[in-house]
Amino acid sequence: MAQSKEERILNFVLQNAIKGDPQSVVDTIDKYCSQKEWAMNVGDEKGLILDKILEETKPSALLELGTYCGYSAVRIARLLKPSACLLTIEFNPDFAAIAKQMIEFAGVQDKVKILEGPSETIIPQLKKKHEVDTLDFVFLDHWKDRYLPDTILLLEHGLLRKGSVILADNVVCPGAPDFIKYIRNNNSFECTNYPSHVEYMKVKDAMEKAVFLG
Ligand SMILES: O=c1[nH]cnc2c(O)c(F)c(-c3ccc(F)cc3)cc12
Ligand SMILES: [Mg+2]
Repeated sequence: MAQSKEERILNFVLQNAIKGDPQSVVDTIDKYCSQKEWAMNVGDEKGLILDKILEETKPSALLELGTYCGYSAVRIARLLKPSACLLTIEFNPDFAAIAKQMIEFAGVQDKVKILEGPSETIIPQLKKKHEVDTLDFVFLDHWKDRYLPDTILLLEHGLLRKGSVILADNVVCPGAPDFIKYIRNNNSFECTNYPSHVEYMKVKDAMEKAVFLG
């Protein structure tokens, strides 16, 4: 069977990164995806914005929507305090399998739990099945037409508290116009836009931070 792009990315990491060193895994994926094959990792430029917001927020309970190969899960986990936990939801089983190996190679498996399936099914299960109280930080990086419905699900299931931070990737390209319209017009959220570029490209993109005010 021909190898998938995601398998090629994983193998490049297994052969070129340092086992147990999350920074080297992040750098190696960025090297491969900027020089050999583009892939939809948040990347190094937007990754630095993510890092800064994480360092300001210091979250303990985190949720990521859209694991893909595990780049942002490793990038996020490398900055978390020992007791913190990142739940990451991935719909595609092939991607989830790649991400599991990526996360284990990076040595951050104790801080990351991959939940395989549709976000609309898993979000309502977070409190009872996955022992979540409320989320300190949510990273939206999955299908753009799920950003708004999943944000509403998080609210409906009492998963956000005063000060919870939602950070959304790709609000310019590919774009999430319904999410942006909703969140910027909702007085319960304080929004900030972070202009950037599509990973590994010169195309304009941005991230949006929305702090829930309770
Ligand atoms: O589907 C996506 N899920 C998550 N993140 C993405 C991303 O960061 C992208 F740049 C893009 C993207 C794809 C093709 C383009 F031409 C531009 C951006 C897509 C996704
Ligand atoms: Mg993205």
